[in-house]
Amino acid sequence: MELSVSFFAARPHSCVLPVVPARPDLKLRRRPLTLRRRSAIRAQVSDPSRCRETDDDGFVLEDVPHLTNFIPDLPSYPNPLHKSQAYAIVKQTFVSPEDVVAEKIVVRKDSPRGVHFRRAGPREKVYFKSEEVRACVVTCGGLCPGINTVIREIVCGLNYMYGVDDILGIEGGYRGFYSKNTSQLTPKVVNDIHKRGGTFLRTSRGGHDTQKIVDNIQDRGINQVYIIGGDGTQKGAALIYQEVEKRGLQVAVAGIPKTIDNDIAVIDKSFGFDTAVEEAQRAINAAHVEVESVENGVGVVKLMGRYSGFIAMFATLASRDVDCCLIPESPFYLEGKGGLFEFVEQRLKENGHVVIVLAEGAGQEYVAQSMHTVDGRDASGNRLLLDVGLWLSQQIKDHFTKVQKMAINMKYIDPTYMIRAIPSNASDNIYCTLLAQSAVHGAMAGYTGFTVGPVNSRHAYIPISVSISFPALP
Ligand SMILES: Nc1ncnc2c1ncn2[C@@H]1O[C@H](COP(=O)(O)OP(=O)(O)O)[C@@H](O)[C@H]1O
Ligand SMILES: O=P(O)(O)OC[C@H]1O[C@](O)(COP(=O)(O)O)[C@@H](O)[C@@H]1O
Ligand SMILES: [Mg+2]
Repeated sequence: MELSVSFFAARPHSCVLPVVPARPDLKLRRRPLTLRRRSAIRAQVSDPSRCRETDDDGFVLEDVPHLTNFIPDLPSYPNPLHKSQAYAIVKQTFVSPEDVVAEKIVVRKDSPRGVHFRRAGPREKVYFKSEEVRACVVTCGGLCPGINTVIREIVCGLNYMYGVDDILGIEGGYRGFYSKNTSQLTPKVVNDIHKRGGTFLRTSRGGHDTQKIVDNIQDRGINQVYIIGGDGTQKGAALIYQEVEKRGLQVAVAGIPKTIDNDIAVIDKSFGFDTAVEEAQRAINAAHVEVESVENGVGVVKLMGRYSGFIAMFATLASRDVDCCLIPESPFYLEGKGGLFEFVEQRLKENGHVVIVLAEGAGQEYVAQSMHTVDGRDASGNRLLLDVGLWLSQQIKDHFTKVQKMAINMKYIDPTYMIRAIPSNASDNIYCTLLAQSAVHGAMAGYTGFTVGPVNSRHAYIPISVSISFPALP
């Protein structure tokens, strides 16, 4: 998902601080193209999970690794979907190996054709016999609506489409590989889990130990690993894939990107994001109702987004009740001309109330300064954020009572965990199902070291290393 707005007004007549959450990472990967057509090269970029082919018309294929890259004699088999009744009526069941998805759909007539990814979906040939598959599913990192749907559909997809019945649930994130027992997942066990929030398999931060995890994969005879998680999880998945390749194991590693923050590169958006934006409306609406019912009402709503303001900005755009949106990508200041205090005062004079939405990662430097706190980290190494919502509410209150001598009615709402903990809505359920099925088709077809996701609305296989190329986090 790319935001191209450089300045936006949340509702008519309101001045909103600039918003420039560009994703510059996408631009860096194109190189000058001098190769002749038909002399496509397979280039290994910095890490082995990344192979690109380049043609002289500027066609670039960001390919995903295949098990046959390091196990050349691996036998293949006809896809069992050949015999599936459900697919019998479909004109074209299988995706052609030539099908690719363009990263950019808006291009100039004479510009190079640009970066492409393999189209996701079932292939004619598979590289696993169904009865020999032993798959596992793990969920890591923070919660997000839809995780249970993805788990359910991996299990049901493997079972119903490919006849796989040996699927293990890894409990409690990466550390579950080596410190917990596994559970057996069947369509019956996961039948109803999509109706619940959270993760049926439980999750954790920290605890990624590549050697121990791959030892465990090997010891348990697992040959397909489905890893549901955010940017940190996918970095861990890339290391697992590399180790599997180093050991020459026939193990397909598939990542399914999960993050409510939407900070995964290339894909249109992450699952659960729509649900989160929808749920955020309820908090914004409550703030609006509260502040318009009192004199000089100031509503502050804090939404999730560690380093990206996607939820805050989309909830703002959808709501139309928000006067100002603050996000980490765009610095703001409080005092003086053009500052937030001046803007709040102006809106109170004009309209009698004001609603501010802010992403939790915004203004962290100010909060740290005023609280004199040390930099804390969670078990995964993510910076622990300070409560910018509480801090901002206090700053506004102090400014108006002490400096402006003006009484205001402050209503601060922090719905963050409530938003993250709900089940996914209808459109996210469909999206999660497609992601899970794409991952299953990819792993059965022998692809590995890949993540799945929609690129310009078409599901594609993306090298894990590319999906984690979102700008480095502080
Ligand atoms: N750079 C990394 N290399 C290997 N594993 C990582 C890395 N960053 C995070 N992880 C692991 O991924 C898991 C989830 O990471 P975290 O950042 O908490 O959540 P998310 O994946 O949602 O971003 C944790 O178990 C953590 O140890
Ligand atoms: O669950 P925790 O450890 O309190 O972490 C909260 C953080 O998790 C998130 O919801 C999502 O982060 P991840 O996707 O990286 O797991 C952030 O928006 C938020 O800052
Ligand atoms: Mg993360």
